[in-house]
Amino acid sequence: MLTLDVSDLQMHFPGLAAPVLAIERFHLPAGGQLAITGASGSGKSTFVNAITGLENVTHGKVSWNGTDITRLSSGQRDAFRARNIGLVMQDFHLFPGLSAFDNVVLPVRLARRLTAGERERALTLLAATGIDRVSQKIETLSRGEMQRVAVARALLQRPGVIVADEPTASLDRNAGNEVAELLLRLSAEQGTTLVVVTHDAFLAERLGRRICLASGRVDEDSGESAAQ
Ligand SMILES: Nc1ncnc2c1ncn2[C@@H]1O[C@H](COP(=O)(O)OP(=O)(O)OP(=O)(O)O)[C@@H](O)[C@H]1O
Repeated sequence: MLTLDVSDLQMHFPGLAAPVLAIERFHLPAGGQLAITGASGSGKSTFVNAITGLENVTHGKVSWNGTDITRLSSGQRDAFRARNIGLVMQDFHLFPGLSAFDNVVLPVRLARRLTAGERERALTLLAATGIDRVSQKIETLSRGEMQRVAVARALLQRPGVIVADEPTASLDRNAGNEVAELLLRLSAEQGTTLVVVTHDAFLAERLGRRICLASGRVDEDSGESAAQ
């Protein structure tokens, strides 16, 4: 599990006078569960892209367990993310033509040979997410099942943090609730820090702490966290 420390973070984009994100100080303890809410355009995705290193940070520090990822080269940042951060995105980012199982293990297989332990863990995670037909082609699964496969994939390498950007937004209420439950249960079981951008009140209320962004600033912070 990883601790997040952000200080003096600013994100500027060309052509915009004001920073899209300006966060002076933010701390999330290891194992904390955070919901990020806020109106459209308030900076939620920009915040997620900054803390995962998907976007280059123009100013300030983003540290995970003391490693300031803004000081890493883009290759080092990609390696850090692959090792430590499990990502779950709104539109799944799964590969058609591959089975559910092959999608879960793909990130490992792209880097090296899959170990027997990882094969076993992939099957265990798919079972935990309720996917029985692991050889079924991903495009023939329901949307809820696809997102559950994405959750299994995010957890395969025991990341210290899971970052999910609107993981339930493109699902109907039942499928969304199942994915929300799964993210909460599996990250709690494994002590994984969890950061979720969501408009889904059901999901936000279940997380230990909620922040609301407005114009790139933390406007409200419930300040509570299960791990604090
Ligand atoms: N690459 C970019 N270049 C210029 N402006 C950008 C860029 N990326 C984001 N922005 C601007 O930054 C602001 C915050 O965008 P962001 O996507 O973080 O908002 P959000 O809260 O995630 O919105 P939504 O809920 O609609 O997804 C918006 O005004 C957006 O237009």
